[in-house]
Amino acid sequence: MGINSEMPQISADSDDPLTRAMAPPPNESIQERDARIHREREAKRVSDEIDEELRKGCKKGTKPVKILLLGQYFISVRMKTTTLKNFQLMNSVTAFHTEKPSWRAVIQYNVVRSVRIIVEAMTDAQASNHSSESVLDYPQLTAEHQTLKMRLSPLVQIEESLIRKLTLSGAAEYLNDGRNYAKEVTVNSTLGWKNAFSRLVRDGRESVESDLLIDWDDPNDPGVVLNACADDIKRLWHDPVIQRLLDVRKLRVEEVAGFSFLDALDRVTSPRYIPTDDDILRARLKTLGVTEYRFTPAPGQHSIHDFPWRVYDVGGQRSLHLHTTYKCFLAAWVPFFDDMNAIIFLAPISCFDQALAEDPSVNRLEDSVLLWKSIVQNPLLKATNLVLFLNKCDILKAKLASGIKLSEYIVSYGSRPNDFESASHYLKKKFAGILKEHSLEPRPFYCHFTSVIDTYSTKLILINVQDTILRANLKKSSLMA
Ligand SMILES: Nc1nc2c(ncn2[C@@H]2O[C@H](COP(=O)(O)OP(=O)(O)OP(=O)(O)O)[C@@H](O)[C@H]2O)c(=O)[nH]1
Ligand SMILES: [Mg+2]
Repeated sequence: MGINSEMPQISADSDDPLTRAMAPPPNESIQERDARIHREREAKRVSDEIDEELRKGCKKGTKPVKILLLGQYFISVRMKTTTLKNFQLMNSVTAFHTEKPSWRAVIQYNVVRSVRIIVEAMTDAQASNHSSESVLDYPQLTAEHQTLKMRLSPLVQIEESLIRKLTLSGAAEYLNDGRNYAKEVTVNSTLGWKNAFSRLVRDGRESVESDLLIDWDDPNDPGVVLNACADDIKRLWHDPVIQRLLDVRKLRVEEVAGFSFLDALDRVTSPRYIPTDDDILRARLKTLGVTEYRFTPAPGQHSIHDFPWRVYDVGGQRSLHLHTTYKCFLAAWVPFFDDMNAIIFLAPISCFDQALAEDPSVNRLEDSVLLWKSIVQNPLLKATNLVLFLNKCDILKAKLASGIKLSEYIVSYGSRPNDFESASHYLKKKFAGILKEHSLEPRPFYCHFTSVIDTYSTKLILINVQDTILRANLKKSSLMA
């Protein structure tokens, strides 16, 4: 199997850990040496056979390799669609780029929704400033804040018009679970919501410059109002009193995905803004139902090509109630997915200090561990390869660096150092232990530390995952017998 040209190359230097790991053990006896050489030859033979099979590529009737993306299903923990986008970016870059106008609209929606959330928090703070019974310690807002709030009111209409467009074809719905700030559009992933935002995609053209797909002269384009309000949004977002208010309300970037765009307002509200790949990965649009993505990697794209793949993203469940245990949930879903070659299980390890918004008594990380255990011990999935992504490492690093202590939330962490290396190692061992203890059949533990919003590192990991799954699959189909 060839090494991808973008992979960092490891030098053959004796200080290099890989070279050291590959070196024969010191004081090896002749019998040990012969046994080692035999093992190495056998491993190479199997590897060459797999390579040969891969070279032959997709023969007629080759069964597709199927991957299911799985993660928690409550509103507050997410990552699946972002992982799917990484697969698309890696394998169908042209089609991915023709969707830019749709993602531009989603990012605009993320920005106006974020402003609405801040404005609603301001309204609550003002009410509490005038009440003696307030539970939260809100900061005092001034007349200037009131003026800013009024100046931003046109954004309410922009949010409504974006929601109308998204929901027009019945491809989306507006969910409200009772908490006002959680109001969020949800698209049905099987329907074409993307068509509502592009002039030419509907004509069936496959590869068109994103610039041509956007109607820059449309006076109703949300970009016009956003550009006019940009300075006021910036003043609001950078105001220390407002930041304190968001702290009091525990509204953080993790809770409101659109907040990350408020740090890039100059760019995302500029008159001819076109999203970058990173913007698209950060764009948040809740999905319901199952999205299937089919691809066959082209030669030269990366080392594995010509095999048909299917990746499935199962969106959040509207009807899932908190008392629904993962056992019941899996009992309903697993029969649809028992023919998957692999499950990529996404666990957000940055969530150790957060509770589920839907049930403040449940720790988010603990919830993820419980779902992992249910998957691991499910008899219908006992032969499925499980690939664990310990995700949101970027947020975990930032949290630990800011002094938030893992041991305060996970008591068993004890007095270990509060740094990323120790924390990630500890959590990996926890998940590995569950696999070992609860798997009905012995299975290899495939695990990666990820930040799926980082396109470059995620691409390298997905290449590795595709390679691992394909090899495991070929081995299983007794190709090597
Ligand atoms: N900082 C950071 N943000 C992430 C990471 N992974 C996902 N996100 C963000 O989390 C938000 C939600 O992710 P999605 O992939 O839409 O979640 P989902 O699992 O599809 O959620 P549902 O559709 O509700 O089932 C997006 O705005 C992502 O950009 C990560 O590793 N780091
Ligand atoms: Mg989704």
